[in-house]
Amino acid sequence: MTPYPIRAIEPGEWPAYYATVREAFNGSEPPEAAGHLLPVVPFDRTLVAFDGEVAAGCAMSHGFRMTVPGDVLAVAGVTGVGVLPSHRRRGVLSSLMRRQLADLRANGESVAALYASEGAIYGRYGYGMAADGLRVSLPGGARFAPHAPSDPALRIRLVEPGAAEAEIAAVFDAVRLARPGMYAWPPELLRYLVADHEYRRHGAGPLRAALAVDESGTRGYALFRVRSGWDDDDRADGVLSVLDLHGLDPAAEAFLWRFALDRDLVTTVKATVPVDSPLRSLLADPRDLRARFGDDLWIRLVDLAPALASRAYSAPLDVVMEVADEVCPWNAGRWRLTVKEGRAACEPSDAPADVELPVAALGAAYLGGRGLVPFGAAGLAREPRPGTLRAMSAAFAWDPKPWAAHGF
Ligand SMILES: CC(=O)SCCNC(=O)CCNC(=O)[C@H](O)C(C)(C)COP(=O)(O)OP(=O)(O)OC[C@H]1O[C@@H](n2cnc3c(N)ncnc32)[C@H](O)[C@@H]1OP(=O)(O)O
Repeated sequence: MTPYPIRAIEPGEWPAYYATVREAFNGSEPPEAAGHLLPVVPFDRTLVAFDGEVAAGCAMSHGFRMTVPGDVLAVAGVTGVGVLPSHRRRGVLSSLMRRQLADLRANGESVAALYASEGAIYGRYGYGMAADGLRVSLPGGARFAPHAPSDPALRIRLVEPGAAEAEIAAVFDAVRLARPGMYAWPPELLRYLVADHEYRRHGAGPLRAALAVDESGTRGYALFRVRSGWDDDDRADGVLSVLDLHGLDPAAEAFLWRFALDRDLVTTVKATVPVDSPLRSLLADPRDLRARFGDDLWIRLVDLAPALASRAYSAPLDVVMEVADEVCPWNAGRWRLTVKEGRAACEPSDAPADVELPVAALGAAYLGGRGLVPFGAAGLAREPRPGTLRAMSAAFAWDPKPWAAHGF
């Protein structure tokens, strides 16, 4: 463990925090970028390991309201993690993670979530890969199937993203409640997103916003960038990247995808969508959609019993689990999870275990997007009572599939 003392920072120490994370990420943001982030920093939830005056390593978490199957829960959104290259591989991150998990538990937060910079980092701390994002690429102009919904009342209104905060927030707030993994955007986070600072464009054009409207008001929005380009034969070769696209109803969502696909001088449309996105069903030729999996949202059950009792399940269940958890020993041991008449309970148990599994497997299954059977097939979970993993998979499964829509 690191010998460095760990504490929260005061607002005046934010430049030191930011400088450490910028260095860790090999960032090239200008100095004023630290100030842009200031309004979104939850100072009482920051943790910095100080080597003397030097911020050797940092982590923080937002206090989010996140949709979980059947409910909305207080979830810690872990972010801003970095260790100075001069202090790496001395256990600084491990100390920060252990301290953060203990703090969250003391604060009554039973679930933590994060987007990982690298897939190999967080499994060791009990996080499980809970929500996939599909990185999709489509040819510009890709046609829709004849049955795709259309509504002649809809039209597109192009707006400055910063001028559409209210409309964007209203649509996002309505759709987030339906899908596990989506979390309420604090207004300052949305403001930071739409501020569209030059250094966040990474070579693409400015952030653009399109609203799908009819006389009733706004029924959806798309936030996107276009990287214009031309190939060696002077043909347009632009790439349109969708950052966010949500419709309040299927016709509005289809209308916004149609708008993105029909942009002139664009040959490729890119987006990250949930695995059950309607986009594939909308296409006349589903092979137009090329996709690869991304490990978007990692979930950690900080306090296993209240976390498991706080979500809804798709089938009745009565299992005794032997849970392994070295990082949060209060979770380790035998628990009986029951789901009866739609009510879940999780209590300590002395009965023989039906299943033995690591806490990360429960995190991976928590949002309903990943079954537990593959953990058995991989030899990472055992079932002394055969069939338990299958029964758990059926109970944990949820539709729609989890997705956070936006990293944090
Ligand atoms: C939610 C987020 O914010 S994600 C952002 C994470 N930050 C970054 O990617 C920025 C660049 N990287 C860094 O700042 C650092 O390398 C960190 C934060 C990833 C790791 O910090 P360190 O203090 O070096 O990690 P620490 O020494 O505690 O390592 C603990 C263990 O994790 C392993 N580990 C650390 N980083 C990595 C990695 N990137 N890939 C694989 N394993 C890793 C170590 O080898 C060690 O393993 P061991 O216990 O078997 O010996």
